Amino acid sequence: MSTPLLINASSLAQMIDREPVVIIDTRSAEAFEQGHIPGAVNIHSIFTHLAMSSPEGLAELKATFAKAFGDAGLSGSETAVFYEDSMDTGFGQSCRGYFILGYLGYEKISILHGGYQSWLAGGYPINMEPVMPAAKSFPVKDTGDSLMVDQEAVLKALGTDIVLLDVRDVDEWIADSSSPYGKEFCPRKGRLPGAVWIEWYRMMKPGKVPLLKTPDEILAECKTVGITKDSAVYLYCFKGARASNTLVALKSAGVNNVKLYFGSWNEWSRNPELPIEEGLPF
Ligand SMILES: O=S(=O)([O-])[S-]
Repeated sequence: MSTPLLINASSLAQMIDREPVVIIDTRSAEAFEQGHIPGAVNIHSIFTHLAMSSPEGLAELKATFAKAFGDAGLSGSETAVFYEDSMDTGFGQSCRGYFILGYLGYEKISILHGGYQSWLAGGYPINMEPVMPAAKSFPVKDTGDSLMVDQEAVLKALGTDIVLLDVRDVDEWIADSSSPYGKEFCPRKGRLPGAVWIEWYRMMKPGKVPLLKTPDEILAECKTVGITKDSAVYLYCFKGARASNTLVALKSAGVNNVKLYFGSWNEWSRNPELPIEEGLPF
């Protein structure tokens, strides 16, 4: 049976009793210490690690996370389940975990839909115990390499039928801010030439426990910028977290030809030779 992309809290509770699972909490260490899903391992660097898409940058990304995931107890036979606080408060960090692990060629990966808030809302137990997993040897494969696009691939995609989808917050899209870390964090503000925009929040329904929209609702959002199930899409944000959230949303809706420019604006904006669109997009 293939591993579901998204699972709810009740399915996760049953899965824990039934099969080997490594639950990975992507929140901050402080949040983790205040309470977490029993047995979960905390890897917040899934969210904070900044990666360049040069061969050296990608090799470093692979080595860093092969170690982190091996230390967390992943050997290939366990299902990895990522969670963040809620789908729209952690900048897509659980989805970034899904993307990085998939990039390393791991196959059995799910995301807790609704995150920690859905676990709490379901009344499931939490604890505050530190977790000491037995380290395993993590199997890196190259089968996930095709999920990633680098700077060269994005450059080649400019002006083609490949849709460059920017999912950053509106202040970044309109070139008022260069990043979520501060307006001047990156040297340039703007957009990839020809990019279209769906702010990442639009893929979710607000509520007590925000969830991704239904596949038809997501396809309706996609239609507003010309994306269909057949489109080839390259996603970007600032460093690949929000774009991972949108990647998961698009995959859940059957838009499967989707790749992620993981270096994103943090990389692109630092090379003055790369073209950008500046100013307001209207
Ligand atoms: O979501 S992000 O990676 O751009 S900070």
